[in-house]
Amino acid sequence: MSVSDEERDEYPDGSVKLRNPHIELMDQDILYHLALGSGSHDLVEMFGDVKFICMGGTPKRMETFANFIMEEIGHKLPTGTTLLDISQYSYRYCMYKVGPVLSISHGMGVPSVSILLHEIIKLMYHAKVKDPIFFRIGTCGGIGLEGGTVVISEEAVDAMMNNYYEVPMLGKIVKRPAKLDKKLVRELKLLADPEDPYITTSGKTMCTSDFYEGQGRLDGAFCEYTESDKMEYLNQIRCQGVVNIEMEAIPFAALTHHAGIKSAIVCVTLLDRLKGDQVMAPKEVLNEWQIRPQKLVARYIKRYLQMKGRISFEGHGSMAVKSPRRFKLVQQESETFE
Ligand SMILES: O=P(O)(O)O[C@H]1O[C@H](CO)[C@@H](O)[C@H]1O
Ligand SMILES: O=c1cc[nH]c(=O)[nH]1
Repeated sequence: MSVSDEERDEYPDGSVKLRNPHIELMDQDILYHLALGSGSHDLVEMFGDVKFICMGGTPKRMETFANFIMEEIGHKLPTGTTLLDISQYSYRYCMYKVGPVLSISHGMGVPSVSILLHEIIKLMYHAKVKDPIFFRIGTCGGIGLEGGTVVISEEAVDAMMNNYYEVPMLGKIVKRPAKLDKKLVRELKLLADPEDPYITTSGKTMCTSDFYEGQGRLDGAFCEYTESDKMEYLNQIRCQGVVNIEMEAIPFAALTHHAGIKSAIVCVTLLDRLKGDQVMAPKEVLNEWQIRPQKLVARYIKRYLQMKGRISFEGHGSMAVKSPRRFKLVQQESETFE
C-alpha cells in the first residue's frame, strides 16, 4: 500500500486523486471537522481557485497568517467585510481563505493533524483544485540551534528514526513513506534572505507523539531517566542529522505524499533543547519568532503568484524579493514553477 517515488497520485490535469474508491459512490461527503460538505456547500465555487494550503498548530497563528498574506499578496476583501473563519461552527479547526491561500489550524499532534489532512485532501478533491502545495508553518525545539532559528525540514523521522508513518489499520500496521518535496525545500532555502536578522537552516525533523517524555524532557509530570541519559540521546539524534523536534511532521509528510501533493515544513525553534526544556522566552518574543516561518512561506507564495502574473513584481507589503540576482537564481532553480 505504499507509493513509489515515480508514481503520481493525481489526474493528468493536476487535480487531486483520492486513493479511496468509496468516496465517489457516496451521495455526499460530510467533512465533519471542517463544518463543510459536498452536499451542503458548493465546494468548487468556494475553493476551486485555491493553490496554497498553509497550516499550523494554533487558530491565532493561522488568523495572523491569513491577515499577513492578505497584505503581502494585496488581496482585497469586499468593502465593509473582514476575514471569516469558514470552519467556526466545527469548533475544532479554524480556516481562512485569502484568494488562492487557505490558512488552517491543525491542533497538536499526530491524530489531530491526520484527521485534518484527510478532510483537507478530500476538500481539494471535491473542489477540483489543481496541484495544490501544502505548507506546515510551525514551532519546534531546536537541537543545537538557538531560539528564533528558522528550520526547513529536509526529511521527517519518527521518534525511532523511521522515515515512515505507521498507521494501525484493521489490526495491522500499515507503513506510509513520509516524504517532503525536495525541490520545494531547495526553493525555500533560496528564499532565505541573508539580511534576515536570524538564521534559516535545514535538516531532519523528528516528530514525536508527546512534548515531555517523548522529547526527552526532564520537566514532565513523570521522568524515569537522568539528565545524562537525556543529553546522550539528544546528542545521538543530533549526530544522525536531527536539527529539530516537533509533533506533526510524519503524518504531514506521509499523507500529502500519499495523495501526490507537494509539501514542505518550516518551523521556528522556541529553544535549544541542548540547553534546557522549558520555553522561557517572553510572549512578545515568541510571537515575533512565530512570524519568521510565515515570512518565508509568504515569499514563496508571492514569488509564485508573481511568476504566474497574478500579482505585480512591485508587489505589496514588505516581502518582495529584494535582489534581482537572487530572484534569478531562484527562478533557475525552480524551473519556472510548473
Ligand atoms: O506550534 P505548532 O505548529 O502547534 O507545533 C508544535 O507545538 C506543539 C507543542 O507545543 C506541537 O503541536 C508541536 O508540533
Ligand atoms: O520543544 C518543543 C517546542 C515546540 N514544539 C515541540 O514539539 N517541542
